[in-house]
Parts: sequence; C-alpha cells; structure tokens
Amino acid sequence: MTADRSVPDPGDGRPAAHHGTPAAAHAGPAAPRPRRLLVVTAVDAERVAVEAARLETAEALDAVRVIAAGVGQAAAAAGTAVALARAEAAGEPYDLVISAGIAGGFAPVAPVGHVTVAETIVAADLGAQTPEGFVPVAELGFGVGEHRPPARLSRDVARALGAAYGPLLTVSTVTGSAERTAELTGRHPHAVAEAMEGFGVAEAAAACGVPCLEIRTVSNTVGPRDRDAWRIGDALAALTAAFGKLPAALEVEATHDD
Ligand SMILES: O=C(O)c1cccc(C(=O)CC[C@H]2O[C@@H](n3cnc4c(=O)[nH]cnc43)[C@H](O)[C@@H]2O)c1
Repeated sequence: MTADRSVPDPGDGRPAAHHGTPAAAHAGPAAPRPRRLLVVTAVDAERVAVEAARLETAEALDAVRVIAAGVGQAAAAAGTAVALARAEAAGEPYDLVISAGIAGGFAPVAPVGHVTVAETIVAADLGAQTPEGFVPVAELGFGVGEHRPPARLSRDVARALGAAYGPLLTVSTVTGSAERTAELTGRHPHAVAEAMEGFGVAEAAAACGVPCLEIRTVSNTVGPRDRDAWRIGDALAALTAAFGKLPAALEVEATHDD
C-alpha cells in the first residue's frame, strides 16, 4: 500500500487525489452549502471532543447538534434516524449528517492522530462467506454495500483538514490479526481506516434524503491487537482540532458534482 491517499492542495504541482480528476473538471451548478449539521458519534467522549470545537459559534453554521448514538451500526442507524425524523417533523431539518469519532487507521496512510475522511462509506463485512471467499451484499443482489458522500464536498473537507481520503470501512468486529488486516486491504486496497458506525449513519441519512460525511481520527493502527498502543486521548484531541477547522472547510466551494 504505497498510494498517496492525502488530498493535495489545488495547484501545488503534485498529482490530484488517487481517484484523480481535478476539482474544476467536475464543477457543477452551485449548491447551497450545508448550514444545519447533525454530528453522530458512538460514545460520550467523542461527543464531548466534537462539542469542544464549539461549532455552534461558527457564523457559517445555523444549527449544530452532536449526539452519541451508541457503538455499532444498529445503534448508529437508529439514533441518526430518530434525530433526523424529529428535526424534520419540527420543521428544522438538517442538511448534512456527519459520522464522527475515533478509528483504526490503515498503515502507512493513516497513522495515530491522523484525520481520515471517507470517499466511500463501506459495509466491509456485510455479505456472505463462501468457499471462494467473501461476497459483498450488493453482489448477492439484495442490498447496498456502500454509500458515496457528495464527492466534491468530501474531497474539499479532506483537503482542508489535511486528511487521508479514501474508503472508510465499517466493521462489526474490530480487526485484531494480521490475517484479517490482509483480507480487508486485499478487498479494499485504498482503505484509510475502519470503525463501527459509519455505514449505519449513512443508511439512516440516505433513508431520510440527507447527505452524509464520515470524519474520523486515528486512535490505533489496524493490525494485530495491541492495547498498549491505543492513543485514544490523542485521537480525541485530533477530533476537536479537525472539527475546529470544519466551518471553514464547509465554506470551500460547496458545489455538487454528483
Ligand atoms: O479490544 C480491542 O482490541 C479494540 C481495539 C480497537 C478499538 C476497540 C473498541 O472497542 C473501540 C470501538 C469504538 O471505537 C471505534 N474504533 C476505534 N478503533 C477501531 C478499530 O481499530 N476498528 C474498529 N473500530 C474502531 C469504533 O467506531 C467504536 O465506536 C477495541
């Protein structure tokens, strides 16, 4: 895995992001930039870290709510759906959902303390195990196995946050062996991180017709289990710093190309 999965500044002379096309080539009609955010974390420590960025004071934003919906996809989807439906019913709908928290980062692109932003939000273990290997749910013909955030918005946010940008995997079991790491990177060679909630948040957001981003900071490296190597405090501090930059990041060219 040697690909550069950071997102270079425009015009800095380096190649564009791994998926390639320069932003200008995609410029579509201007879309209103998101001003009403729902941020969904798993646990309270993550919620507190996001709230420490004091997004509610940002002039660029009209409303921000941060909720801790629980660990795992089911809790994440339920909490997100309820919050979105209540806001809609109150006549104050959100226009962007962000799945946020800590994550395991894939080496070498996402070391501990690094920020990651999802280019795609992938249900990495939703499917069937067969004698020939894993078959994703979409190939089985009964579901969607990934969500794609608005491409320009996610790329601009990644660039502004200095984040590793690529597929962000959602798993139901934390990876803890070299074999499982190799299996995941074999199927998702450009993956930047894994966590346990993003796909659930994205499913609920899609059901409610609201765009979704995933932003995570790295607390541990995906690989053989090593509890002594976790740096949860560093990851939470990085989460606060990343969300501190978010209002300005959302103001960058919020146009949709997809
Ligand atoms: O017991 C372990 O070995 C272990 C290793 C890493 C994380 C955990 C957790 O229970 C945390 C789950 C929680 O944090 C997110 N997270 C953080 N790192 C990872 C990871 O490497 N793989 C998947 N999820 C991770 C996750 O979104 C949960 O909210 C335990």
